[in-house]
Amino acid sequence: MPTSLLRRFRYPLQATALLAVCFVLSIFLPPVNLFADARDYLPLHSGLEIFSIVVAGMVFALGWNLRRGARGGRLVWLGAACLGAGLLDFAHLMSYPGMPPFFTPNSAEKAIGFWLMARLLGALGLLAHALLPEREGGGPPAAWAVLGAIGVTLGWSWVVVMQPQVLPATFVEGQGVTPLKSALEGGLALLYLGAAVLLGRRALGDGEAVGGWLAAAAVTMALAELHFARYAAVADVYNVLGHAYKVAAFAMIYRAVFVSGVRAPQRALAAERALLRGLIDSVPDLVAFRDREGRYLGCNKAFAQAYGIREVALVGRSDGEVFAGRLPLAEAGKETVSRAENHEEWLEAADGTLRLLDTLRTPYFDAEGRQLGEIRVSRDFTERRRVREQIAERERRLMLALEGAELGLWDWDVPSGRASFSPVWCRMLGYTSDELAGNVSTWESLVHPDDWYDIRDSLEPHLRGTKDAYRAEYRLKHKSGHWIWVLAAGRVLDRGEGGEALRMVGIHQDISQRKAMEESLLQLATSDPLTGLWNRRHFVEVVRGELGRVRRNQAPAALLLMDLDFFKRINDTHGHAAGDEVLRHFTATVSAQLREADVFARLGGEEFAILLPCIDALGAVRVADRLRRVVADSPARIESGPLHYSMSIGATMLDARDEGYEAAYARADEALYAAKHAGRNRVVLAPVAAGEPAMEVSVPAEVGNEDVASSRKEAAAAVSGATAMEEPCPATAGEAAAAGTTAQR
Ligand SMILES: Nc1nc2c(ncn2[C@@H]2O[C@H](COP(=O)(O)OP(=O)(O)OP(=O)(O)O)[C@@H](O)[C@H]2O)c(=O)[nH]1
Repeated sequence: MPTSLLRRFRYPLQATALLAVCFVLSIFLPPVNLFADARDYLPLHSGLEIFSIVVAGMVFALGWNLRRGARGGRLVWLGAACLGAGLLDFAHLMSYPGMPPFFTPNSAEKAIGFWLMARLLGALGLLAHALLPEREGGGPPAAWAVLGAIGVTLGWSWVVVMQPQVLPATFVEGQGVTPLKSALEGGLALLYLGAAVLLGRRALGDGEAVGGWLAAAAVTMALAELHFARYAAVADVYNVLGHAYKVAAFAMIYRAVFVSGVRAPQRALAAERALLRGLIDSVPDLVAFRDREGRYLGCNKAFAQAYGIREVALVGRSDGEVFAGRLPLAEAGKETVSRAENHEEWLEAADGTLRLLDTLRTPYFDAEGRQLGEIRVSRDFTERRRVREQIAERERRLMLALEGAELGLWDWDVPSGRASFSPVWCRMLGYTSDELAGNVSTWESLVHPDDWYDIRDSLEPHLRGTKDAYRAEYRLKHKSGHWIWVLAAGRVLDRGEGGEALRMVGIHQDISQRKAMEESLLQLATSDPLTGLWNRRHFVEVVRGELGRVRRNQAPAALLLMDLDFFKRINDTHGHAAGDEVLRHFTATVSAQLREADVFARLGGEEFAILLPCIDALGAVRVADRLRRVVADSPARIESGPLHYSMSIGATMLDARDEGYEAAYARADEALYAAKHAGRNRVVLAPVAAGEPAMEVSVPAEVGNEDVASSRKEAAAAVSGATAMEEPCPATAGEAAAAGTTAQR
C-alpha cells in the first residue's frame, strides 16, 4: 500500500489492529462471569445498547437528510439498515433477561432473536454501502430502503414476540449458546468480513477515509460476532466483550458517516466559501448579495470601502436602514429584481466624492428554481465617463473647427469601399448628407476625368505605404454642374499585416477661389492688360523653351516681329483711345489667323511678336505675309469710321546656334527695321547665316502689283498652299499647350 494511502487510513488500520490483537488475547480468557448476578450487568448492557441505538438513529438521520447529496444513495441504505438495527437493538435491550417484560416475558432466547436480525441488517447495510453506485441520489429510492428496514423489523419482531415457537433454540440456560447460534454468529462474522473486504477495496480505490472507517467497523463487528458465538452466560466476559466490540463498531460507523456526511462537506463548503470570498474581494467592482426581502447577506471589500461600512453592519439590513438619506441608491434598491436589470446610479462615496456606478442586478435561484435573492455588481465608471466626455468634447470641437474652416471630412474603409462624408463635405458639393451614397464610388463619380493622373500620383504611393501622406489638388463636380477645385489631404489610419491600407481619413477643402486668384495672378504676370496677349516676359520664356527643342533637332520654328506702321499718326489724328482700339482690333485680326500652337505676344507699345513652332522659312514668310495682308485688308472700326492700317514684319528662323532669345530677336528686329526702311507694310526674312542679305519676301499690292485684286488672290493662294511644316505640330503644340502658351487667352 502506498505511503500516502497508509497515512490516510492509519487511524482505522490502527484501531482495527488494536481490536484484533485484543480479540486474539481474549481467546485465552476463561469464560468467567463478570457479574455475579446477570441483573448487575443490566446497567452496563443497557448503556452499551443505548449508545449503539443512538448512533444507529443518528446514522439514519444523517443518511436520510443527505439522501439527495453526492453520496446520498449509499448513505441512506446504510442509514435505513442502522434504523432497523437500532429498533431491533431496542427490542433486544427491552427483551434482555432482567428487564421488565417486553410484550411477553423476556428471555435470552428472545433477546438473541432480536439481536441476530439486528446484526444481519447491519451487515446488509454495510454491504449496500460497499456495492451501491456512487452518484447523486444513486441507488434505489431512499423510501424503499427505509420502508424495507421498518418492514423487516416489524415482521421479525412479530415473529420473535408472537411466534417464538417457530424459531430454533439458540441459547440453553446453564450451557450457553447452541451450535446453531454459534453457526449463525459465525455466518454473520463472515458476512461482515466480506463487507469489510468490499469496503476496504472500494476505500483503496477512491482513497476516502470514510470507506476505511466503515471497513474497520465491519471487521470489528465480525470480531464482535465471534465473541457472541462462544459466550456461555449472558454476563460472561465474551458477551460483555461482544457488546463492547459492537459499540466500537458503531462508533466507527458514526465516525465514518459523520466524516463523509458532515465534516468533509463542511470543510469543502468552508473552502468554497473562502474561495468565493477571495474571488469577490479580488474584484474591483462593488459586489453585494441580498435576500428576497432586500436584506443584505454580504458584500465584498470594494463595496464596504466605497460605502464606508463594515460587512457585519450591513448583513441582515435593508437599503433603507443602511443607506437612509443617501438616495438615490436606497431608492434604486428598494426591491430585489426578478430579472437581470442594469442601471446607472450616483453614489456619494465614503470619501465624499460622487461616483457614477453602472449597476447590474441579477436574481439568483436555488436548485428548484426558487429565487433566493439578488446579486448586485456595480462598476465605477466615473473616470471612464469623464474620459469619454473629454473625447466627445474634443471630437465636437474638432468638428466645429473643421466646419468653421469649411473642411469636409471623409472616412474610407478601403477593403469594403464604404465611405462616410461629413455634412460640410456634402454641402461643399451642393448636396445634403442623405443625397450621397456612403461609398467611395460616390467620390469617384464626381472627380474630373482629367485630374485622375494627379490623384493617382499621390494616392497610390500612399496606399502602398511608400509615401507619408496623400495630397492632391483636383476638381470635383458640384451638384449644379460646375467644377470646384479641392485640396485633398489624407492619411491611412490602419494597415493590415501585409501593410495594405484598411482605413483612411482625410479632408477636402474648397480651393476654387484660391485657384481663380492664382489664375488671375498668373494672367496678370504673363499677359498684357490691353490686348490680353502674352506679355514680353512670358514670350521670352516660351521662345527660350522652343529654342531648346530646335537645338534638340525636334522641329524648326520661326519668330515674327511685327510693328504697326505710322501708329503715332493714328494716335495723333484719332486720339489715344482710337489707338487702343486699333491695337485690340489688330490683336483679334491676327489671333483669328493663328494655329493653337502659335504663341502671340505684345512686346510693348505697337510692337508684337509671334512664335511659329513646326514651320520652315517658306511657311513662316507665307504666314507672315498672310497676316500682313489680312491686317491691311481689315480696317479697324473706330468712332470716326473704318480705319485702314498696316504692319511691317521682321521674320527669322530660330537657329540651333542662337545663344538665346536675344540673338533671334536681334535678327528679327533687323529684318523689321529693313521692312520699315523699305517702305513698310511688308515682310522681310532675316538671314540666319552672318553676312547674307535680308530677304524681302513680300511687296505691298500697291507697290509690287498693279492689279491689287489679283495680287490678293495670289497671296491667298500662296497662303493656302503653305508647306506641310505649317501644319499643327503635335510635339510642340502639346508642350506649348501644357505650358499654357496658346495664341489666345
Ligand atoms: N494708343 C496707344 N498708343 C501707344 C501705345 N503704346 C505706344 N503707343 C504709341 O505708339 C507710337 C509709336 O510711334 P513710333 O515709335 O514713332 O512709330 P510709328 O509712328 O508707328 O512709326 P513707325 O513705326 O516708324 O512706322 C507712339 O506715339 C506711342 O505713344 C498704347 O498702348 N496705346
